[in-house]
Amino acid sequence: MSVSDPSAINVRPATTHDVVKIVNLMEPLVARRILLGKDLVELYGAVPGFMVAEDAAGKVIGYGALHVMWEHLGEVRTLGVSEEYLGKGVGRAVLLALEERARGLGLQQLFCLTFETEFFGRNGFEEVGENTELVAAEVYAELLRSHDEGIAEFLDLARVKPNTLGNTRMLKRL
Ligand SMILES: CC(=O)SCCNC(=O)CCNC(=O)[C@H](O)C(C)(C)COP(=O)(O)OP(=O)(O)OC[C@H]1O[C@@H](n2cnc3c(N)ncnc32)[C@H](O)[C@@H]1OP(=O)(O)O
Repeated sequence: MSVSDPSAINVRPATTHDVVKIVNLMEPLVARRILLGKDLVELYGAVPGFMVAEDAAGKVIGYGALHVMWEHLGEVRTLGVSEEYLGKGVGRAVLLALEERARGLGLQQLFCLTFETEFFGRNGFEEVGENTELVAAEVYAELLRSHDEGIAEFLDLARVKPNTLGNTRMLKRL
């Protein structure tokens, strides 16, 4: 299918009923360690930040989540597209929807940690170097208090290094 006709796909906020569909789509990517596996309880908790793309028949074919980290800072997490729809603009459509939501929430910067540097690069994200200070020292100290694995990855803490090996840290100014 081509989505050169944008009306063919619909991007909408996720509901709890999408979680199992998202898990099924994530499964092969988690097995290949492209996406980080998440417990169901974590995914249900993240539903308010998830957007999904569905095809003309209402089948979920793409998904992605926004996580707010600080006043102006958020992260794109768990972005994926069903294999048969890759390269048809679905990922970009979900990302644009997440960015719109991020702006609406007052965010000015979006972080992501990814192997897909070309995709994110084409969508305005820039690589950030290993030792780049992404937040002020006092914000860093507050973020350190979080139990969230994604925040630990953002802070590049040693305990999560095995999860993030080979991934690139990227940032977009909204
Ligand atoms: C922060 C994180 O979540 S990191 C994890 C990222 N996810 C993964 O690594 C999981 C595996 N990868 C994927 O699921 C996908 O490859 C994604 C999510 C990265 C990208 O999704 P896709 O739907 O394939 O991307 P999308 O089609 O929007 O863009 C790729 C290219 O498709 C092409 N394309 C083809 N048809 C179209 C169309 N009709 N409209 C727009 N682009 C199109 C474009 O050339 C586009 O390249 P461009 O940006 O130079 O224009």
